[in-house]
Formats: sequence, structure tokens, C-alpha cells
Amino acid sequence: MIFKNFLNIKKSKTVKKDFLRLLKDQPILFETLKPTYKYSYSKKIIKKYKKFSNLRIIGMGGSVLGSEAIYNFLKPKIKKKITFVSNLNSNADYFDNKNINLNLIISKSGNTLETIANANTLIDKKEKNIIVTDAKNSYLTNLASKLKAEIFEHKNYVGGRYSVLSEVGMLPAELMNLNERKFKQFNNLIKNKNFINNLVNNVSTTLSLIKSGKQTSIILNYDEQSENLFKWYQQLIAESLGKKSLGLLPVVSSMPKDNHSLMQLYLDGPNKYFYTFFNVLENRNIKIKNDGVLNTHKFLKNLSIEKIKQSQMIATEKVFISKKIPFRSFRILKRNEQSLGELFCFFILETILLGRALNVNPFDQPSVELIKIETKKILI
Ligand SMILES: O=P(O)(O)OC[C@H]1O[C@H](O)[C@H](O)[C@@H](O)[C@@H]1O
Repeated sequence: MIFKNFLNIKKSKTVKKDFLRLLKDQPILFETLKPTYKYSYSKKIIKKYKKFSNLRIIGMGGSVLGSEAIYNFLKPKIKKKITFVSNLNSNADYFDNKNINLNLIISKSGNTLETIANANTLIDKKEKNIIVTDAKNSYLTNLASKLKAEIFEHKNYVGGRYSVLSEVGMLPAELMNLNERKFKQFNNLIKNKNFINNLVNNVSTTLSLIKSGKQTSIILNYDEQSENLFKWYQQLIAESLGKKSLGLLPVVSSMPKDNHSLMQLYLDGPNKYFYTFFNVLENRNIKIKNDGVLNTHKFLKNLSIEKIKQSQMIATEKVFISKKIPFRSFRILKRNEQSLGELFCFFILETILLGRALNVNPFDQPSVELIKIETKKILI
């Protein structure tokens, strides 16, 4: 991964201290970031489920965004068909898919309304089921015994949006036949001085941008297969930091598509945003067909789609520099488990450090309950 930090870096000794304190006094959820983490299942138990080829994963928010990010980012490597049911949509194509052989239903609380509704609409008697949920009595623990489903514990000390490297993201990864071990980059990264400096300076600079009134963080994403990664990131940032009238609004822009839609605003609109350029450089090599190129556009000969896209990214970075618009950039060299593991780790640490510096608790989401309570009142 190549990470280019903001141009005008603000260095903060407090953030560095916070980082060292975080390493010394690690939240227990950090166990999930390490290769030594003890899953609630054994590799032997899950082996029998690896033969299933057509999976449906049902969940909401942190219970599913991580596995959806993994699936889409690493799709070229994955031979299975996985259907994600992570919203309420009566018109979705998945209602017509009758070939599912294994369901994975994931919910920490076991009581999330959308997950219950989707499970009870979609699951068919002939399908096998695995349920990942907290051990306590809930709708899903009861459903598991009714369905005679396999049940694996969602450790109660791991919050949904921080759970991607626990059972929640790694069981789906195993079933996708990916290498779970390779996602676990925490131990390597905290020994890497470059990573630590980048992380600390990135957090310090983000804090000074927030202080100067820039509370919208726009991701200029040049890799369509990373869209779900940034959906995961959105929840992480929004639920962790959006409290006490503070927080950041993470917006994901599809690039270069949005050159033709939002870029004008980014360049000349309110001076209230900061940006993250993101691209993955390992892709199929699809080239322009030379014999079809018209003489006026000879420069296109031999070019690949990726070369054109990457040139647009570099060009946009140049324009941002000339306009003094703050940005950082990620260039991911390999599309593999390790790169994704590094990104998960970077963003998790970034979020916790921002939370500490802003003096908000990055692990709760108290107001989310309000909608659940009001919805129940309407339905009962
Ligand atoms: O895993 P579950 O208990 O089903 O929760 C799923 C999601 O719903 C909640 O409302 C929270 O805001 C999220 O943080 C959580 O990831």
C-alpha cells in the first residue's frame, strides 16, 4: 500500500501519546486483529460448510458490511456466488434465487428487525443455516434452535462496526475460501515506523481540518470494487464519531464517473470538505482496440482502461494541489487479503484515535435506539 499523507501535515504529540497509550492498554477487541485470536468455531467444524457454493448472507450494518467489502474487493479470486441481504427491498432479485444452499445469518443482538424480517422471508426448509450471534437469549437464538442451525458465538466485547476481523467477517471469508491469516496485519503494522508516523500525522491533520470547519470527508474512490469497503468505512466513522454535536460526514464519490457530476462543486464550491483519493492498481489488463481508434485520438493507442483512470486520478491530484484543496491518497498495489487487512487496521485505529482526541466514545451509538423504539411503537 502506498499512502500519501496530506500535504500540510500537522504533527501532534498528544495523538502520538494517545497511540502509545492505546497500544499499551489495548481494548480487548484488538485480539480480533491478531493471528492468535481464538474463534468461537474450529477450522474443523467449518470445513464441512466450505463445500457449499451458493450462499446467502443476511445481516445489517456492522454484521454484514465487512464481509460485503471483502467479497467485492477480492471478487476476482472468489469462485462462489454470494448473495448479500443487507437492506429491506421487496423488489430485490434475490427473492427469485432458488439455488441457495447455505444461509449465514449474522446479528450481534439477535434482535435486529430487518435481519429478522429478511430471515423469515427468505430462508427455505431445504437450506442449511449458520447463525452468528451473541450467546444471550434473543430472537435469533430461538430461531436457531427451531431451524436446528449451527450457532457460533459473536463475542459480546466486539462491537459490530469493529468486528470485521472476528467471526463476523472471517467466517464468511473462510467460506469464500480466502486465507483468514493474511488479513491479520496488526502485529506487523505496529512494528512499522512508517505506518505509525503516517497514522499519527493523518489523525493530527484530520483533527486540525475538523477544527477549521471541514466536517465532510469525501472519498474519491477510483476502484469500483472498493465501494463496499467505503460503505463499511462510512458506518465506522459515522457511528463512532457522530455524537455530542461532533463528527465527520463521510461521503463516497465514484470516480472518474463523478468528474461529470460532482467535480465542479468539489473544485469551486464551498471550501468545507477534505478528500481521500483511493485506487487499487492490480486489475485486469483491458486495452483499447487500436484498429478502431480514429486519427484525431491516436494517443489512445495501446492504452489500457486502468492507465486512463490512473492518469485521471493523478491529474485531479495536481489540480487539487494547485487549488490548495486538502487531500490524502491511497494507492493499493495488490488486490489481496493482506492489503485489505492493512486497510481495515488503518481505518479502525484512525477512528479510535479520532474518537479519543474529540473526547467521544468511539464504541457506542446511543441514538440509533431512538428509531428502533419509534418503529416498534408503529408496528405493535
Ligand atoms: O448485529 P446487530 O445486532 O444485528 O446490529 C446491526 C447494526 O444495527 C444497529 O442498529 C447499530 O447501529 C449498528 O452498529 C449495528 O451494526
